[in-house]
Amino acid sequence: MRRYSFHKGHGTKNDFIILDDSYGMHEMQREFIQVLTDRHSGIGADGVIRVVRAGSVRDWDGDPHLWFMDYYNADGSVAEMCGNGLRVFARHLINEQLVASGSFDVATRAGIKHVEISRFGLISTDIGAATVSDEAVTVDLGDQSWDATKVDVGNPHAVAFIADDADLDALDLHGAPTWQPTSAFPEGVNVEFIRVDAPGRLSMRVFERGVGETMSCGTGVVASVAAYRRRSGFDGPVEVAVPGGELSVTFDGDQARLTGPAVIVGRGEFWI
Ligand SMILES: N[C@@H](CCC[C@H](N)C(=O)O)C(=O)O
Repeated sequence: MRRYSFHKGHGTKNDFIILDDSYGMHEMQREFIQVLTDRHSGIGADGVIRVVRAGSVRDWDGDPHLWFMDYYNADGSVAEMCGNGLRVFARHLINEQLVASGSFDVATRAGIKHVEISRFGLISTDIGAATVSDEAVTVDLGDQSWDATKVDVGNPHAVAFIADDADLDALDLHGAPTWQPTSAFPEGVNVEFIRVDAPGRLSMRVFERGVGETMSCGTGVVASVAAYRRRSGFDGPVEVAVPGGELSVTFDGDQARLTGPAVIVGRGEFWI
């Protein structure tokens, strides 16, 4: 039996198990992550974040002293980026005094992201470029179908806009949406359903790759705002309501910044 200590945190109720592993000693096997994230027999979470020095990560050839956000979905798959996870990761580094100030860089599989403590204790993170594709894709859920916008935020997204007067809560996201053409997302995709409530105000639900429906998805929010800007021409800060709270997104050119809460709720030990 092995003992592990962990922290648990969330960003707009997208929740994560955090494992400290400065020197990269933990083996992050798929089954290990599935056991941890199981909401009935484990701790339960949408994902696991390993806190490791970048120099201990295979294939990282940048600054070895940066902290690396090593992110895994609940099913054990690796994801390139996680917007909510990045804020929670940053909150953990600050709480544990692993960084010297409230403004620092974090290494991720999608590159280096700058993080800052923002107003009212919120955390603001550079997400980088949100690349909107012109490729025609559709998303299907049950007997409904929508044209969707393909957006790359380091990880893949398909954003479907539902009618302005449609009931977002009525969508049944127990089952996974599908997409056409399947070749559009060979590695799978996160699917966002968006309703435009007012200029600069969106509501979103999401079905995450490797997880299922979650209460929030930071990169999904950024992808949705990028798709909204493309379709409406709106050019200002956008507030997005998700089931777990509120997030805001600003753009400087094609560079997105995501701001929202991040909370560490506890810590403990588990045995495997
Ligand atoms: N919840 C995250 C995204 C996590 C990764 C995603 N499921 C994927 O596989 O790309 C966020 O806040 O961005």
